[in-house]
Amino acid sequence: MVNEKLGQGSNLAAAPKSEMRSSGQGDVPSFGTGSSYEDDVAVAIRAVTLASRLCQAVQRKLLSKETQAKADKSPVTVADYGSQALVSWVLQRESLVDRAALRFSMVAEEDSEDLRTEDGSAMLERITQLVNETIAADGSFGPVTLSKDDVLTAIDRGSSPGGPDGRHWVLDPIDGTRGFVRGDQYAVALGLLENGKVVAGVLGCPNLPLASIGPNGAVSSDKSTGCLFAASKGAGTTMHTMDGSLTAQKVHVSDVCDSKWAAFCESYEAAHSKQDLTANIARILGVSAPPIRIDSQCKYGAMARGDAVIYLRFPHAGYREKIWDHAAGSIVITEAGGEVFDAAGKALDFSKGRFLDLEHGIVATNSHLKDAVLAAVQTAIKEEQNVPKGESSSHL
Ligand SMILES: Nc1ncnc2c1ncn2[C@@H]1O[C@H](COP(=O)(O)O)[C@@H](O)[C@H]1OP(=O)(O)O
Ligand SMILES: [Mg+2]
Ligand SMILES: [Mg+2]
Ligand SMILES: [Mg+2]
Repeated sequence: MVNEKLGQGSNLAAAPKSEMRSSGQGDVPSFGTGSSYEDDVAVAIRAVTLASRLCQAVQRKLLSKETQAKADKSPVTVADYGSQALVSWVLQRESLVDRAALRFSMVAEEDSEDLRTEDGSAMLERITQLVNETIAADGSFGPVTLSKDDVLTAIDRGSSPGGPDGRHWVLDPIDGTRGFVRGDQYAVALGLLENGKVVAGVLGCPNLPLASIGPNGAVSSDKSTGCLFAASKGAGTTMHTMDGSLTAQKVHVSDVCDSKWAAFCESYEAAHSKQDLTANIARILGVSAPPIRIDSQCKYGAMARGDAVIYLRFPHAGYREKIWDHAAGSIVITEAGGEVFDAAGKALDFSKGRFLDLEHGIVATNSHLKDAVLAAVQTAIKEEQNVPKGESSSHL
């Protein structure tokens, strides 16, 4: 029954029960994969689960005054800061490896600068209250109360520059802020880098349906939501229910070999990706299904269980990709048997600091389709470059 429910329309295979325990409220989750990152994944699941609960509480009663404009005009909510504070606090407290070596390092999206101003003080008050309410509701951390200073310090622990050496946690406290504000998909995305490579990742997707959202899953009557994906090097990718109610399952990317049957996914926000270009790539590949448009790294999670077969992300010129937007998602895909690469076919390089250094765009698919998708991407880019300014490449 349990497996039937989680498996509906998805590429899920039951993992041996002895290998996994779910992350129920108050539990210390055990991943039990035997991988060398087992403890890191367990701490990351604990941190992401707690932060996701805070986000869920805020999204339920999202008030317009809880949104403020940042310099880049993207909406930032108390949940972004609260989520970052909680993840940072849990990691710092529980990550015994980093604590023992006194080398805790985190590369995270937000910083506390705006909260330290007079205008930010009411928001800081609200964040501190939310953080403390979330810790208290969990019940497993004992009687702890964070001060406003503790919250600011926790947020600012994410200011590491990252780089090619050592261990760095990589956090997007809410990925897909626009989806979050709209009441749609968002993710709490936490990766772990070791010497420039992603070795573990956890994606909390509180609004993602447990049933497939792919073309074949759209008719599912199961409306339950809340998934958490966990992956670590050599140990595969697992999907858990956010509330820990069902046994976790191993997931695998789709094994579709013919691109004409391959559904693709892309950003919900048209401004985030060149949808003319992605439509042309799909046309070249003979894909007939309309794109699945969802916000955030939930796309990577959905793909890891086979909802979509190709992910195309081609931001407009001048946009620089950050490592926290792909670290957790990319290992969730690669450990599920997929591939993530840029328009030159190169694997993503997380060793260059806070930004990804890549050749125009990010693509994910299964290993059967990699060559065909890469060829289509390169053809579509060439066509785009030959289109006179002002005309759309999809008209070719
Ligand atoms: N102009 C932009 N182009 C591409 N991606 C963007 C842009 N602005 C923000 N993003 C980031 O892209 C991701 C959303 O991707 P998607 O469009 O696939 O949902 C988020 O990480 C979002 O940041 P944030 O974490 O602040 O939401
Ligand atoms: Mg942002
Ligand atoms: Mg993001
Ligand atoms: Mg974010």
